Amino acid sequence: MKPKIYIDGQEGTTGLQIHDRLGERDDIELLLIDPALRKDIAERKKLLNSADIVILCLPDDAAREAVAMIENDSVRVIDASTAYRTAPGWVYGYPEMSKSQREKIKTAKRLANPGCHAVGFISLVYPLVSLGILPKNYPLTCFSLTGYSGGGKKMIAQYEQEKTPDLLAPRLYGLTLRHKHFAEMTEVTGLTRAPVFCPVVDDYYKGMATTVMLHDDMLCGKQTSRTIRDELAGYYAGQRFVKVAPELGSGYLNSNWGAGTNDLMITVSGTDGETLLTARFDNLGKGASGAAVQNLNIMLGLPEETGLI
Ligand SMILES: NC(=O)C1=CN([C@@H]2O[C@H](COP(=O)(O)OP(=O)(O)OC[C@H]3O[C@@H](n4cnc5c(N)ncnc54)[C@H](OP(=O)(O)O)[C@@H]3O)[C@@H](O)[C@H]2O)C=CC1
Ligand SMILES: CC(=O)N[C@@H](CCC(=O)OP(=O)(O)O)C(=O)O
Repeated sequence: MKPKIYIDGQEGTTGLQIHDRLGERDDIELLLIDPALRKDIAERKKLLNSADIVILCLPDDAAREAVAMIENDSVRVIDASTAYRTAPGWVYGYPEMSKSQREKIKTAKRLANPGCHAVGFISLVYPLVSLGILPKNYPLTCFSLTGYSGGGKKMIAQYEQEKTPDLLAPRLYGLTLRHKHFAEMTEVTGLTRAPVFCPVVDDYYKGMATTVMLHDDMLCGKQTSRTIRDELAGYYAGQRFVKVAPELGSGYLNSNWGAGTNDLMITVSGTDGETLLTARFDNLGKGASGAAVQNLNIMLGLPEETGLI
């Protein structure tokens, strides 16, 4: 029998993209809600309890409400929201992080799909901490560029319909320095000193570039941009979706690299004594829907690239 999958929030930006990625597949059965009833509690509850795996693509409160509606103990959950990313009992859905993380994802009953900025940050910082190169108390700073689709339907409408002059240039936000990804960025990497993080949204649809800058003499061992590049390349060797550029960065790094794919590209740049690390990927791909489909595949025991480009 084919596994039954239900997407709650199918009409949203993330939900639609997951639906597009799953809609053509004949190895799963998609349970579809009557569009007129998509916010009807009884109908949602019925579907949430009839699926093998439900994928929640909802605002945080609605995601919590959906989880509370699940009474069938065999239902497994992938949540795309921020609600459960650091919650006990939930597995963080970034398989490339470590071998043991991929194993945990295989059997997860409750899986939190990572936040988009957080994926970029964790892909750079987690390996360096785990390899003993980056001290856990390093005073990290990070900035992250994103297309406006990261803000969901509301922000897409703002950028595509309002077109006011302030929307035509990059905008810094999260100025309290407690962006909603701050908790997972700190906790998942095991940092003892929290990063200073500032996201920037700009007038293009999708794509991210998340950057961390390092002083090499504050790292463990004798490090240069080249040794850091080589260590990261070794860490991610053999991964289908996470890659490290073979050469040090030069020229320009465009933040819409890889748009439309589930790929994430790390570029290491630098000069004597200083290193710049940048992760580029699609906020709707590896930053949301692509990652959810990859996690779904792993949970179902399928090749993780099934249905993904
Ligand atoms: N966009 C992105 O790049 C990323 C988004 N996420 C997360 O994924 C989740 C979804 O985000 P996104 O797709 O961007 O958001 P959208 O606003 O585009 O979509 C959310 C959808 O949920 C629907 N919805 C809201 N409340 C309910 C409810 N009570 N019952 C049923 N449906 C409901 C909305 O309905 P309506 O259409 O009527 O508004 C909308 O269709 C969020 O938690 C977001 O933070 C995670 C990573 C990246
Ligand atoms: C441009 C923009 O507003 N982007 C969103 C990030 C989208 C996202 O990743 O949201 P989740 O935490 O729910 O996964 C933001 O920074 O809040």
